[in-house]
Amino acid sequence: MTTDSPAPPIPARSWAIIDSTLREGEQFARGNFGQGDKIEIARALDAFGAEFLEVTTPMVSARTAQDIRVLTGLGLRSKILTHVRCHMEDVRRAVDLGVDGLDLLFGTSSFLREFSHGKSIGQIIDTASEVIGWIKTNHPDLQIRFSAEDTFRSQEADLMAVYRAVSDLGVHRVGLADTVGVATPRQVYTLVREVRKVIHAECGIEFHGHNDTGCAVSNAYEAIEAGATHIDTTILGIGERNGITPLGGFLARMFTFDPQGLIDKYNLDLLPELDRMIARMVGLPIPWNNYLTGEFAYNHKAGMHLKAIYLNPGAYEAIPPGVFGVGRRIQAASKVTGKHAILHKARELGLHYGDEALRQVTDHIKSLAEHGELDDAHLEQVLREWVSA
Ligand SMILES: CC(=O)SCCNC(=O)CCNC(=O)[C@H](O)C(C)(C)COP(=O)(O)OP(=O)(O)OC[C@H]1O[C@@H](n2cnc3c(N)ncnc32)[C@H](O)[C@@H]1OP(=O)(O)O
Ligand SMILES: O=C(O)CCC(=O)C(=O)O
Ligand SMILES: [Mg+2]
Repeated sequence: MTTDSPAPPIPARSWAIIDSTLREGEQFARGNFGQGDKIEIARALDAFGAEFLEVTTPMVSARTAQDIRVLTGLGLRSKILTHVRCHMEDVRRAVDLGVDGLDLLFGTSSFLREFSHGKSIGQIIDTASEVIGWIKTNHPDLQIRFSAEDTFRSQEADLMAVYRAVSDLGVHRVGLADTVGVATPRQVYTLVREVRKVIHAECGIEFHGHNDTGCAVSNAYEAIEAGATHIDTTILGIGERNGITPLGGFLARMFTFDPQGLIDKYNLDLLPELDRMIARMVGLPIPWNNYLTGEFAYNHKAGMHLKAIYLNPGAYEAIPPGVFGVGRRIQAASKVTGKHAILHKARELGLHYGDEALRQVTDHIKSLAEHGELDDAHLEQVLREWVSA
């Protein structure tokens, strides 16, 4: 792509985030949130502007059910959905907790049909009819989503039969879940297009992607390109195994298509706080290379980069860091620096060199930095000594 051929417009209003930090995130190795944590997470995501929060099933425990009640009583703008098996017992337990909707799931792959619940596709459809019919009759205000767990290892004919059936039953959304993170972007694109053909026109499409093969963000993007309306994320991507589409990574991806749309929808500068909050709660650092908020996500070092960055940061940054509340770091005194960076640093100190002196001091700094960068004080000392030498 060149600057002459801009990225295809994907308006931010065409999709919504279902943040599952309070559900998928509880399945992360270190995700053990107490009620206070849950309230803090829910409030922070609400302040950020997440459209939906997915919370764990009340089937986990009486305590979890009580936590859901507390969350739904907070009066947040974010809609609260609870993630439950497509099973009457789970649904009956979930409907009285004040949630806005139920995210139903049923595994459709042969793996899950054989080793998880043991049901045939016909039985899945029959159960879905009973469960969805009951919700629609008894709780017509609740949003209903039906997801075929392990979608991308399921037979396409089975999937189409299930999605068509639940769409005919009037679900608001169907879910495609890359449960083991095996789907490729092209597969996601193709399947979302196929599913669109068998569901009713107002039915949304949700994508849930694990990151086992490193495609969680690209798969979420492809889902949207193909017409998906909802993307599951978690803060820092926490979830089962190595997690799912991270909120920050997904927003970074989508920002490049419709920056103003994202700025209008979300309080993007709260992202660092969200990442720090979850890092604190799970007792792990934010990864150094994390999208947008990693320690080095906006670190610039090589001379060729620095020359251009001083003139226009956009030369080496896809997304302006300030929008997401982070700053950039210029690392000017390393062995890969160049004369433009040194000139800039010298000017900041009010020092001036001719061309020859600039070349010499630059080479001197590069050689001093052969085994590690100079810190600011050392750089200043060298620059001052050189000018008076
Ligand atoms: C890919 C995902 O992330 S899916 C979401 C995963 N989330 C969870 O598991 C939520 C937390 N889970 C729990 O607290 C427990 O597993 C519970 C309360 C849901 C169930 O606990 P238990 O009854 O002790 O069963 P256990 O967890 O050992 O086994 C899973 C059960 O779910 C059943 N099951 C799996 N999928 C479905 C489904 N879509 N509909 C109905 N039952 C299902 C299995 O058949 C099995 O029940 P069985 O022993 O009667 O065969
Ligand atoms: O309900 C869904 O769509 C997703 C469930 C899940 O976490 C998964 O399949 O990985
Ligand atoms: Mg998952």
